[in-house]
Amino acid sequence: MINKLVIFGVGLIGGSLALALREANYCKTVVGCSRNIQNLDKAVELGVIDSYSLDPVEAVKGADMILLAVPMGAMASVLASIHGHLEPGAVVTDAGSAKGSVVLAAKSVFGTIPDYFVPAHPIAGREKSGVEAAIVDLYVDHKVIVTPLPETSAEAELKVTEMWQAAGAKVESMDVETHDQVLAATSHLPHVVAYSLVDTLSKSDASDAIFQYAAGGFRDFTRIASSDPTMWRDICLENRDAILTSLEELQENLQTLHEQISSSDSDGIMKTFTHAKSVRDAYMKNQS
Ligand SMILES: NC(=O)c1ccc[n+]([C@@H]2O[C@H](COP(=O)([O-])OP(=O)(O)OC[C@H]3O[C@@H](n4cnc5c(N)ncnc54)[C@H](O)[C@@H]3O)[C@@H](O)[C@H]2O)c1
Ligand SMILES: O=C(O)C(=O)C[C@]1(C(=O)O)C=C[C@@H](O)C=C1
Repeated sequence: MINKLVIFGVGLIGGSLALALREANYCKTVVGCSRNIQNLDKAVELGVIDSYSLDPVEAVKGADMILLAVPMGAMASVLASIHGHLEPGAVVTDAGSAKGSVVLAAKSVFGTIPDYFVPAHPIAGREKSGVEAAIVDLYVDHKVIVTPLPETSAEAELKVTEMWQAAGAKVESMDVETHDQVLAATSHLPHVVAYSLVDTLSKSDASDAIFQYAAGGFRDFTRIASSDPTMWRDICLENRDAILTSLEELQENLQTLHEQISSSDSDGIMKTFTHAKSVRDAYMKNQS
C-alpha cells in the first residue's frame, strides 16, 4: 500500500498509473505536480488525481512514493527540484523510455545513486498523450522493466514492483545497458522508421495521391507516427548510441533488399520475406 503517491507529469503514463492504483485502492492519496495548471485541473476533474501542487517541495511533503512521468528531457530538472526535500523512507522511481540517461541524471543531481531510486519502464503506451488519453487498464498484462542499480535497496525495488503489480503489470528486472539496447531495437527504431516513412511520403511529388489511397498497410505501419514529437525527440537524444546502432543495422538490411530488388533476385527476396514472416508469426503466437 502507498500512503501518498506524487506524480510529476500527469499525462498518459502517470495518469494511467494513478487511475489503476486508485481503482485498486492501493493509494490513500494521489497528488499531481507540474507547472501546467490547466492540465492538473483537468486531471482532478477526470478523477485521475486527488489534488495537486505547483510546488515540488510542497508536493513531496509526506510522500512515500514519487513517480517521474515527465518527458525524458525534464527528468534531471524534476530530480533537482526535489533533492534534499524527500521524507525518510520515500521511494523515487521513473517511467522514462530509456534508462541510462535517467541514471546519469540522478547521479549528477544527487552526487551518487540514492538507495531509494528505482529506475523503471512500463512497456505499454499509446500514440496519444496527455491526461485525457490516460486509461485505467493500460498496464494490465503488460511488462514493466525495472533496472535496479547496485546501490538500489531491495526494499525500494520491492515497493516499486508491488506498485506496478497492483496496476496489473508483470514486472521483470534487467540491467540498464541491456534495457536501452533492447528498447532501441523494439520500440525506438520502429518509431524513428514510422516518422521517417510518413515524412518521406509527404515530400513526394505524388503525396496527394499517396495519402488519398493509403489503406490498412499504411495505417498499421504508421500509427505510431502520431505519437508526441517532444517525447520521441527526447528519446532519440537520450538513447542516441543504441538507436544509431539499430538504425545502422536496418540501413544495411535495407541496402541488401534494395540490391535484391534491383537485380530481380527472386530467391533473395523470398528468403528475406519468408524469414521475416516466420519470425513475426512466432512472435505473435507467443503473445496469445
Ligand atoms: N507514451 C508512451 O507510450 C510511453 C510508454 C512508456 C513510457 N513513456 C515515458 O513516460 C514519460 C511520459 O510520457 P507520456 O506519454 O505520459 O507523456 P505525456 O505528454 O502524456 O505526459 C507528460 C506530462 O508531463 C508534464 N511535464 C512536462 N514537463 C514537466 C516538468 N518539467 N515538470 C512536471 N511535469 C512536466 C506535461 O505537462 C504532461 O502532462 C516519458 O518519459 C516517456 O518516455 C511513454
Ligand atoms: O503502443 C504504442 O503506441 C507505443 O508506442 C508504446 C511503446 C512501444 O511499444 O514502443 C512506446 C514507448 C515506450 O516507452 C513503451 C511502449
